[in-house]
Amino acid sequence: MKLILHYLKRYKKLLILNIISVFGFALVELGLPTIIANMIDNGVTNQNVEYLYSMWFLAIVISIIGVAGTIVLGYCCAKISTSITRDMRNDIFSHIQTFSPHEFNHFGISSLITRTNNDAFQIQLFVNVILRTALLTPVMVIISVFMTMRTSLELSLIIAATLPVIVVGVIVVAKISEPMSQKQQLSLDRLNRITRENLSGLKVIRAFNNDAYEQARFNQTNDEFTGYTRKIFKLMLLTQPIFYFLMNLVTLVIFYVASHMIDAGTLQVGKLIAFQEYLFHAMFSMMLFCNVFVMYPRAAVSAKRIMSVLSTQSDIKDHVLQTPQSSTFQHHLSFRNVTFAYPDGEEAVLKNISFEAHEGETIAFIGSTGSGKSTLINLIPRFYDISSGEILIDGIDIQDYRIDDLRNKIGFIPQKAMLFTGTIAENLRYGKADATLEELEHAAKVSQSYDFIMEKPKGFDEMITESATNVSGGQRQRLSIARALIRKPEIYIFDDSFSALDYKTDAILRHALKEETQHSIVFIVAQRISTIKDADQIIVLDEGQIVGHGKHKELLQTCPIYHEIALSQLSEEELNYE
Ligand SMILES: Nc1ncnc2c1ncn2[C@@H]1O[C@H](COP(=O)(O)OP(=O)(O)OP(=O)(O)O)[C@@H](O)[C@H]1O
Repeated sequence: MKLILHYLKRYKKLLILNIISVFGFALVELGLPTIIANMIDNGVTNQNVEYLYSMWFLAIVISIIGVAGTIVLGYCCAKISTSITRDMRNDIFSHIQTFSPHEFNHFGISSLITRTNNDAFQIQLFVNVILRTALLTPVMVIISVFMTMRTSLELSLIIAATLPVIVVGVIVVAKISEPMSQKQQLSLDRLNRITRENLSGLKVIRAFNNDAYEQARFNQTNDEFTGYTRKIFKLMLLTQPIFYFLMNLVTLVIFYVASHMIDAGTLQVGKLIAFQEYLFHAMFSMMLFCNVFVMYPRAAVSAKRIMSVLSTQSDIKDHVLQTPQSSTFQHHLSFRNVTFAYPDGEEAVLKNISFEAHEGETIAFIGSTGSGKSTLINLIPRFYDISSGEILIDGIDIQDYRIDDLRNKIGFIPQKAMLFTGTIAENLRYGKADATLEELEHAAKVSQSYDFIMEKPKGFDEMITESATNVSGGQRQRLSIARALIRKPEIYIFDDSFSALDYKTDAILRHALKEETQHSIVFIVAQRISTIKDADQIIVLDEGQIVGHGKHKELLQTCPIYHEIALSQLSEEELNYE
């Protein structure tokens, strides 16, 4: 409720209109029976035509107010409930943008998608119901009960006796449905995760002939989800007929007592008709109100899931409002005794890493898989914060930079080239929104993408499909390099970004890059010796520690691990020649 109230506050004017229209609606629903009762008891019985006409006119006016009230009520409910869900989705989405990989791992991507879409939708349904009924029904119940008491105190006692039964019923239903809703949303998370994995891993599934296994996995989770949903539906469907049955029972008792009262002359027929109408409204409103309580646990579960996303603060925070001015003229980056352990891991993945990188230099990292290369370069844009030590850029600790300023300095080319759905030009402009066509062409030429872009029927306006399936792995890498080049960053980070390129393209590209990056610092993570052998500094990592640091020729002599890697890729002659 706290979450819903927080968003409802933004639509105060519409809420006031909503409340006014609720009263308009109540006026009609409860005013008409009184008018009809008066028409029967005073107009028809006494054959007073003038009285009948005036009541008839009043009934029309009230009906028109009712129609207007109903339309306005519907409009307000729809507008408020859809608007607050839109706001909620926007807030969740922008809050997720601040998350570090640690928070993403904590929630899981599929669950974050479910929370943004499905949970927010549950809240929308609930808000719609409360705006329609939570305000209206108490008003209707109170007024109808008052009117029934005014019409006949004896008959209203029968209603009073059934109220506790209804209240207990509502509490029981709410208690049963809350854990069910929790399980339902969790199984929806699982269903989304399996669907996502299936669709993105389609080729692997087919190659391993595991369609049947995946189908079974999906069916099982789907059945589980359907099971929980069915249980909730059953519970809701069961409550309605029971309630109607109760209402009919009460009506029968009332008619039985009323017939005796009419016989005895203590009740008029018109009053009985009005009483019956009030009773219907009181009971029906009660039922609608119960619906709010039945829906509440489900919405509460969704609200909790959304709140837990919104209240999670990223590990990576801005520590300053403004980035201090650097006093150095040349770009410079240094690691000083950096040690790092992943938030969920106990052991340090990087230990005592120190090195200096200067403007115009290329620093390459090599080492066996899992030695910590990607982890190391992920620390520079602060995807993770270090456990101890310091990372300085231009003499300032990266923690003292505003995160935006820090990341604006960096052109990051990830291990898995990621392109977005849109044209090639749009993808390249992701690096710099206002890049001119000349800038796009230049970056494409340097990254060796220009020729294949020009071969596409629409050139830079060619659409990249979802998951970039219409470009090859190597082309994807080159486009993601072009995207970084457009930014002209101070620091380039290539995380194994040349692996999908053939040796010739790799060599030409690195040569073209040399010119382009002469005023930047370039970090390259690579598996191939040929990619890094010209680097100004090569850092060899093993189990998170630096075990070799120098140039290619030096390392061949001084670092056995480097020598071993080189030997596995180059022949003895090539090594000697190098
Ligand atoms: N998000 C994570 N949480 C916990 N441990 C992680 C995480 N990512 C990587 N690791 C662990 O950190 C160590 C270093 O991984 P990293 O990806 O940096 O290695 P790498 O040298 O880049 O390997 P590769 O060459 O295979 O890409 C590995 O033991 C890995 O299992």
